[in-house]
Amino acid sequence: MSTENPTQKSPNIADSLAATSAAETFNPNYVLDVGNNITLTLGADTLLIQDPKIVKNIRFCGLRTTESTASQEIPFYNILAVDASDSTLTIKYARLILKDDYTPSTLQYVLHGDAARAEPWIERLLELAYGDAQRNKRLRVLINPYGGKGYAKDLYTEYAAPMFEAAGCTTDLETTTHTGHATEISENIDIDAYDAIVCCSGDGLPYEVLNGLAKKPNASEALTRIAVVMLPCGSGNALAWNLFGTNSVSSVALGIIKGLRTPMDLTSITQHNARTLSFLSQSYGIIAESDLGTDHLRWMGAARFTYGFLVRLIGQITYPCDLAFKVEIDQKDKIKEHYYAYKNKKPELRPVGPGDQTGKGLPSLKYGTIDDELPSDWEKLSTDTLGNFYAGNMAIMSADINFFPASLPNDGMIDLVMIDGKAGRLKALSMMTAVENGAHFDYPEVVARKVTGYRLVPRNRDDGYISVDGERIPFAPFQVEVHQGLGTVLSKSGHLYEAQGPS
Ligand SMILES: Nc1ncnc2c1ncn2[C@@H]1O[C@H](COP(=O)(O)OP(=O)(O)OP(=O)(O)O)[C@@H](O)[C@H]1O
Repeated sequence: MSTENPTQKSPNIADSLAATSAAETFNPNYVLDVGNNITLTLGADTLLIQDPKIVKNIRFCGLRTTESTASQEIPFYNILAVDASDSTLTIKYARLILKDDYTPSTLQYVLHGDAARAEPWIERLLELAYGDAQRNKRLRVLINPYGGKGYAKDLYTEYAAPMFEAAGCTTDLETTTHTGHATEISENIDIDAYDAIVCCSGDGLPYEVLNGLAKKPNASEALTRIAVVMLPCGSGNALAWNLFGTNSVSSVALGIIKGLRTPMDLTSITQHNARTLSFLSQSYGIIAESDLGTDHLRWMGAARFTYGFLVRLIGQITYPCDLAFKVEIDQKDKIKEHYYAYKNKKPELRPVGPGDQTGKGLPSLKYGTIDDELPSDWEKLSTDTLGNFYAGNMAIMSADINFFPASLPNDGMIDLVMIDGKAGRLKALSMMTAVENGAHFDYPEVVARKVTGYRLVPRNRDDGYISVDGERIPFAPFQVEVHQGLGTVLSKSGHLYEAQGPS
């Protein structure tokens, strides 16, 4: 008996059954007979429910009724929880309701006879559903009530909380009350008590959380043990786009439930006497100005960035500065080779626990700070015509902006892109449209490098904008150093960002 009336008859069910080998078809670990001619089979990638019961499907606004069997296929990725108690088998899964939106659903069957016979089948299904992902994650959920359009709490309650509950995740919820609150919470968090911190916000809260963990005396251990993730409730939501390839809250919630513990590079920024961690980007020039310098145009919505960009582009504004880099790769074909060699390697997931980081603080700075002498092997460059300096630790900067297609989560390098401010307006506009799929990378005007450290010293200006992870930092020289795999995130692939790689 099923308490639900599944209407999604899959046309591929026969194919999927055929993909299950004959040996498996008769193996009770693969096929569970739940009576009433209903069988549950573990297929190649899906749970196949064969149920001959006829159900009516109403389509086309109630104008047409069709009939089909209640058979359906559920991808293993969508299975949230399975258990048997009191002779009832319960399967909870994420049901696709729209293009990329899910809702938790439950199927129940009576187990006739010996219910214990279902146990190996259940364990096998859970193994297939979770693979290397940690089950029943313990989540510390932080909600920024002012993130994005201010609906973070509603988005969490409606689209994420029911999924976490269905998957048996525990949640400990807190709403941030002021700027810096997420830093305080993370600095004081008990790292044994949680597996991940979930920021219901834009990219501002993850930045605070990472910097809060970095303040702990055992910062490296904390950043290794606790994964930092986001439920997309802001406007850019780069962390969600890169790790799960979507901006849908329920889809990201499913991604977190099934997320693989992935080591991710973080960078230290030193400026004056301060050291902070950055996970996303640093920018100077047109991108920083178009974002941070257009705050007074917030009424325009997303168009303010484009407007700010065009105004500066037409003015051909340039940003003089002195730069120095610890270059690792500076040719585009070599960068692509590096990307594909990494892509083809076996993913190295981060195990649960502290690994060899027990008690360790932040790594020391091997290149020193902005106040130290430049290391002698750094490449130096002084420019009066820079238009855009952009450093990316992740590929996607916001929806449809795959700015760093060759960025990799754990290669110990940050991707730099520089574009001359005199490259020409038409060229710059055409690059802007190519950025969606990362095709701008191949423009000769785009200078790309992978580096492990760099220094930027603005010149000939008293004030301006420097952006770190979308937040403004003082207009002053700064130095950046990459720490390979210092942070931990949950990701869909466990290996790559969800972006199209370089062509
Ligand atoms: N209760 C609060 N009151 C005021 N500011 C807050 C509060 N809670 C968090 N903040 C601050 O809000 C800032 C922005 O947060 P967040 O990134 O979540 O939203 P956003 O700016 O709307 O998103 P996006 O960066 O995508 O535009 C963070 O720097 C954080 O310090």
